[in-house]
Amino acid sequence: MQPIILAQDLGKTYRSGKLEVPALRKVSFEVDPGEFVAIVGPSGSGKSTLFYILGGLTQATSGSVLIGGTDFARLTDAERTKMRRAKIGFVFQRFNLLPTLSAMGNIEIAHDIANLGAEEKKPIDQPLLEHLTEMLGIKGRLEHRPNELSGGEQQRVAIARALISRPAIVLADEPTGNLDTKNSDAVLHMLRTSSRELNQTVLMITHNPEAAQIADRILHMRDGEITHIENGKG
Ligand SMILES: Nc1ncnc2c1ncn2[C@@H]1O[C@H](COP(=O)(O)OP(=O)(O)OP(=O)(O)O)[C@@H](O)[C@H]1O
Repeated sequence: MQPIILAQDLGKTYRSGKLEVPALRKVSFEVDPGEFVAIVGPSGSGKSTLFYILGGLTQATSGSVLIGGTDFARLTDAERTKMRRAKIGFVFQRFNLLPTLSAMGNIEIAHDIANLGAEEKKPIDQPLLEHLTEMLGIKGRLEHRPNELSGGEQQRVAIARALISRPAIVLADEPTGNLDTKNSDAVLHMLRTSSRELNQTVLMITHNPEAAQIADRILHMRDGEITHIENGKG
């Protein structure tokens, strides 16, 4: 099977003036399609930096990463933006829904953005929408605006928004960071299910070692390096 992510010797050094901060050093790993991978490590270990690179939001200083066979670093800025929109779904700790749009409006606009620049705009995959809203338990909430939804519901809308265009990978940065235990368990379960049932590749940063155990594999980072890779219980 061809890996969906192939990272080789990734390095990133931030430079501000004369100061150099090495954030990633020779990070190499592979992720198979449909895998659920958790990334854990102390603050400052390079987790977010790795996500920015995988998401095409910043460039590595050295090494390479292929997402579905494409090297972001070899693209022009415009091509990279197009790739990011089409191939990457983001889920953040702060749900980042647009407050003036309903839940459905948020899902639709994400789909439209993912299609920007595509030669042929694809309509929303209705069976997938049905499946996702059913699985996420938000079917009856689609006309509500974010401020009329609980935190857990907002995060479930954010997951639907990330998954609707079938991105190559979903990058979830502390997706349960703002949720209580019950909602946090539900969100983890849904990410797990989307990997298992929809063959969706998911990478999740978490500070919670128990949450990480739900993944297939856990990448442990420290000082910009992967120190070891553990099998999860997922
Ligand atoms: N824009 C930047 N300019 C300079 N240094 C940066 C920048 N962003 C991150 N760093 C540094 O790079 C290192 C890795 O940071 P990063 O945010 O990737 O860690 P992290 O593991 O995600 O941390 P946290 O868990 O606190 O979010 C840290 O030393 C950080 O201070």
